[in-house]
Amino acid sequence: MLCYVKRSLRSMCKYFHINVMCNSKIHSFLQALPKCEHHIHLEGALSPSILFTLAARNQITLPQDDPAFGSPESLLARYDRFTSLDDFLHYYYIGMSVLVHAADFEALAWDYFQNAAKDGVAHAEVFFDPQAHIERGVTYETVLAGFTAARKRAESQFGISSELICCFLRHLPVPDCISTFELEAVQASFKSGAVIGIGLDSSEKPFPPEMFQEIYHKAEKLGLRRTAHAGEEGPVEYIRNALDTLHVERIDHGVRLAEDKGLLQRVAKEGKLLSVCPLSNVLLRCVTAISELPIRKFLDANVKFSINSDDPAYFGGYILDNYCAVHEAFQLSVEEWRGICEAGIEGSWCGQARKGEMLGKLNAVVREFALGNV
Ligand SMILES: Nc1ncnc2[nH]cnc12
Ligand SMILES: [Zn+2]
Repeated sequence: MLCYVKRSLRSMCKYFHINVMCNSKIHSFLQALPKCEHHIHLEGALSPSILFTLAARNQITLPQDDPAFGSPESLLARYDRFTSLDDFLHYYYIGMSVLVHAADFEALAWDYFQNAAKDGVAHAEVFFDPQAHIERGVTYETVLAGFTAARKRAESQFGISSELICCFLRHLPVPDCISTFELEAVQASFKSGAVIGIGLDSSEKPFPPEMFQEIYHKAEKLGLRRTAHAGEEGPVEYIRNALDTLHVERIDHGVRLAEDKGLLQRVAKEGKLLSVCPLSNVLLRCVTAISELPIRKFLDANVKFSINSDDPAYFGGYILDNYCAVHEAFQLSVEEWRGICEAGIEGSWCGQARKGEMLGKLNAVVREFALGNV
């Protein structure tokens, strides 16, 4: 029996080239795996229906000259036709303009965590873009209060552990990034552990990683975790530069790593984790099909990677849809799935005790599957 992954207001199979379906037994197995999500922009979880609700409530006028903003349905239909990362980012930044109050940020994150729970996420390290809110007059404290409330609820209601990663927007001037990093409220969130690390996102080209060395070196001195988007649309050199000049511990996307065999071997040797986002890569035209992604090359070279949703409300799929899409394209074995999940757990920025719990669950799921009980 074939099982099609479906959700309300979006049908997973709307992309004829991403015919996401998988055998129902393997689908249950993938759902049951204790997944760690390392690459999800909370602002990218803003569904068109929540976007329109908040726009009305906060009296935000959406662009009148773009028919895509006529209704949630027309907006969703526009998301099928992204032509590039920048085309997507145009909608992403307009979308988040409806987020004003702490309750809005909480509703957004809560919607994400509800989907994550359905998909079997055990642990999520979630990105947010404070500069995009601060420049609209929304304070960092407001953003953090909303996200923190949702995280606490997700932990108590679903048992999902989570961490926050503050991203800097590479299309903005570097001094702007530095002054945001230095804000008292931002520094306080680092000190208290409310935010555990930093990331680098937005338009990749022509903003190479080395431009942001100062922030990353300050973050390293503070003992913060560090990751950066690299090798999504940008060249493979951006991956090397992020490692060498920003001293990142993870690479977000990194799909172009396979173009440089030496670097591929180095990443494998150093055990650096890539947070890959398959549906995102197809929707943003980085590849034409999931099967083009170097998943098999990563597995063969022992490059560690996790599978993630990136901006689930925009790319038609949450984490389980991405797992299913990878399975459909590569027909991975149970052992390969176990290895991917293990790498995700080991590469997470949570404590050893939590990792131990997740590894225990992982072994139990694999055992139950082998016994035919999943
Ligand atoms: N896929 C992506 N790449 C870069 N910046 C982003 N911000 C949100 N999603 C992004
Ligand atoms: Zn991203």
